[in-house]
Amino acid sequence: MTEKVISKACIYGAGAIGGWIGAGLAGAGCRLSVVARGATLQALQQHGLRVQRGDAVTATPVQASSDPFDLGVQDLVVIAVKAPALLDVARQIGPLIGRDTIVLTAMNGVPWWFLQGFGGAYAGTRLQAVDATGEIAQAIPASHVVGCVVHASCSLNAPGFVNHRFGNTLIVGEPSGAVTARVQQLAALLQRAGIDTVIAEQIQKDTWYKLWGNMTVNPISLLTGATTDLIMGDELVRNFISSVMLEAREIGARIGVPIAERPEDRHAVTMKLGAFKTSMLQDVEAGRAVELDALVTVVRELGQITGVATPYTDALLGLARLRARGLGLY
Ligand SMILES: NC(=O)C1=CN([C@@H]2O[C@H](COP(=O)(O)OP(=O)(O)OC[C@H]3O[C@@H](n4cnc5c(N)ncnc54)[C@H](OP(=O)(O)O)[C@@H]3O)[C@@H](O)[C@H]2O)C=CC1
Ligand SMILES: CC(C)(CO)C(=O)C(=O)O
Repeated sequence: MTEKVISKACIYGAGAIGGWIGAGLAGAGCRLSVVARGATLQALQQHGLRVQRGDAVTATPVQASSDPFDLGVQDLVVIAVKAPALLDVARQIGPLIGRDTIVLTAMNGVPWWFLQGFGGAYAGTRLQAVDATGEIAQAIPASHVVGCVVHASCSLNAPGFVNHRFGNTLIVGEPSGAVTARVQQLAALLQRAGIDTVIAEQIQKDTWYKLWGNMTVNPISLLTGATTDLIMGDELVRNFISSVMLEAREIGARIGVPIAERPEDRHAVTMKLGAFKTSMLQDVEAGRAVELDALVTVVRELGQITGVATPYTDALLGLARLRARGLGLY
């Protein structure tokens, strides 16, 4: 296994997570480039990619462009945009992808490739909620994808200036679950980048488990403006969350991502966050489109595909999308 296999890396979406991963990759010796636009592009060209960890700030010079043609074929492309931006990315990403390019999807929610080569009887099913026309799957074939679950909390001090707050783990894995040479090389690279990296036994399981925790609190925070402590602290809301989670747990069991825990076990993890503003609440406050389809609409769709009734999920989705539409964020 040679290290130079992954030497040219590009971040598509140099926000909080993309910036954090990108700075690590540059530190590990990758030739780093970034597709960015507007204020982020300007900041990257002027100051490099800046990352704050505690009191320490690093600045990494990067090649940044709004046009992927300027950057050319990459060994690794990390997609770290919010889900509603993915279709635009798919339409632009072509010049970065060559025959052997790995595409790492560092995003929350159910990805478009979730059932590609996985899911038993449902394997290969396209999920309309996250790839309505199939354009994303066509532009980024599943054969290039290595999936990823992010366990870290990062925010932006300013465009191109990341604040890495806590958590330092990426779970990565081939959609097929195979431990290939490329996923081992990628994990080794990320480890050298200073990120605790775990190769998943089946990345869809980790994706579903994370979703199980955030598909409820995120839209409820959108509806109520409440932080996680208040959401989990209200017994009636907590019971409602448990009902949604039981639906999702049943769907998971049918597609091959079973969860052994009870909702109460997962609540205990969320409650440890304290008075935390979910990412969706942060998006609302910043006026950014919300990741409702990748977190909730897709669960309703998976319920329909697998024959699981989802009345609680539907109620949550209906209310949340009404609110998000009213705000112009969906
Ligand atoms: N932040 C966190 O702690 C965590 C985030 N996640 C997930 O990671 C993913 C990324 O989140 P996060 O980093 O917080 O998001 P950010 O909003 O901080 O970053 C997204 C970046 O993508 C850029 N972008 C969007 N569309 C394009 C485009 N067409 N061309 C170029 N750049 C584009 C945005 O630029 P612009 O500003 O110009 O729109 C922005 O810089 C999400 O799925 C999120 O849920 C998961 C765990 C933790
Ligand atoms: C709420 C939290 C931290 C975990 O459930 C989350 O995943 C999010 O903010 O998107």
